[in-house]
Formats: sequence, structure tokens, C-alpha cells
Amino acid sequence: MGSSSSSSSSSSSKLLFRQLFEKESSTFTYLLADVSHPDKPALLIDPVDKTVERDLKLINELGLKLVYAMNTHVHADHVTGTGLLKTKVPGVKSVISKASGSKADMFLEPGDKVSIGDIYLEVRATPGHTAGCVTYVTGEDADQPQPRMAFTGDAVLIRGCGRTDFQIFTLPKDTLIYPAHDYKGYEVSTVGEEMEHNPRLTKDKETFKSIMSNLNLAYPKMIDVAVPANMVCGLQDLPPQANL
Ligand SMILES: N[C@@H](CCC(=O)N[C@@H](CSS)C(=O)NCC(=O)O)C(=O)O
Ligand SMILES: [Fe+2]
Repeated sequence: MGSSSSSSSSSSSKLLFRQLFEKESSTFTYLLADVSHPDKPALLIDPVDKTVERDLKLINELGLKLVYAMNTHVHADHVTGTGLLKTKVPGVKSVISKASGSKADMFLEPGDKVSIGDIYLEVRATPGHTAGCVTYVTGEDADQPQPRMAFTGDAVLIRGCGRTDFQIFTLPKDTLIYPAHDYKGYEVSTVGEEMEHNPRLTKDKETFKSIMSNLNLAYPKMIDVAVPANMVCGLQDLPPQANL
């Protein structure tokens, strides 16, 4: 890992995928692009304001065209990078669920699809951590990346969770789990692995409720800044700046 961030990557024939990390808030940002399309359209999931420059440098180096800056939910621990990205890359659209109540350019509802070239993400409602928390799942057509990938936000963390219901576990067991945070040194898991080994989500309802009521987590340091800023998708209304 680098001093403030790191990344890992993989690619299918058309999908370019990078998992990036912001250390201060332990947040994963995901970059997806269709590199078989002439424009190489790309999207970011859960960018962080502090690592926007890193993300844009990578996007420029790879010759991608950023189209969407998406959030899984209104984060409480950091300011989203979506607003800042809009000021730096003209035409980028901020995206979040309608149920989040947040401001953005595009509002998603369960079942909606977000496409970049021939790749798309399907929106699933996974409330619990926040009311508007959604999971973005890669499509199940033959020409989509396999196994499927689920970007779970804070609904399911690897061997943990934010505050969640269990809708994500209706996905096939080989679906890869890519959460918004990691506090334990993990990067990826599967639905099957978390069904078997997640120390919270393997418990009965009463035990789960008891675990979640006794987490005694510290009040997130950034919450008073992050939530109001993220309710307007970061710095949504700043005037556009010159591209990088
Ligand atoms: N210490 C951090 C905040 C940590 C925290 O509360 N994380 C949330 C996800 S970010 S809204 C969470 O649900 N964690 C679950 C867990 O098991 O840790 C800070 O001060 O920012
Ligand atoms: Fe969160």
C-alpha cells in the first residue's frame, strides 16, 4: 500500500477494474471502464474528496473518459469526491439513489441500470446502514464480467457490516463482494464466504441486534462535515474548473 492510498486491479476482455483505497477513512473507491468501447467510458463508485487527484491521474493515464461519479449512500465519515470531480471534469454526472434524499444529477431506483459502453451496473436496494443505501451489481449477461461483482457500500463489509438487512445474500454465492470500507486488511470476498464466516450476519436476529447495539463505535470524526456535504453530493454547486 502507498502512503495514503493503494489499488488492485483485474480485467476481463472489456472490463477494466481497479480497487483503490483511502487510508484516513479506510474507504475503497472502485473504477470501472469499458475498454473495448472507442471512448473507453468509465465510472467511479464512492470516490473520496481527498483522493480525487489520484483517481483523475489514473483515469487520464489509462485514457478513460469519466462519465459517472457514483455513491452507494450518503457517507458519514468522509466527504464524497463526486462534487469535486464535477468541477474538474466537465460533463461528469453525480449519481446516488433517490431514496438517499441527497442532491445529484442522476437519481437511481431499484432495478435501474447504469451503463458505460456495453457494461452495466444494476441497482439493488440494501437499506439498513442508511435508508438509501444501494448495492451496484454487474449484469448477468454472458458478455458481462463473471463472476458477478457486488459493490455493497457499507451494507456488507468483509466479515462485518454497517447496519444492514440481508438482501445482498439473495445473489449467487460466487458473487464477489466489494465493500466501501475495510478495517481488517481484506479487499474482496464472496457472498458464499460471508454467508459462512461473517461474524455478524451468520447470527440469529436477536444476536445480530445485540451485536449491533453493542458495537460502541466512536462517533465518526467527520460526520458533522461529511453528512451535510454528502447530502449535496460533495461540492455539487461549485462552478466548473479547467480540466486536468
Ligand atoms: N472511526 C471512523 C468511523 C468508523 C465507522 O463508524 N464506520 C462505519 C462505516 S462509515 S459510515 C461502520 O458502519 N462501521 C462498522 C464497523 O464494524 O466498524 C471515523 O471516525 O470516521
Ligand atoms: Fe457509511
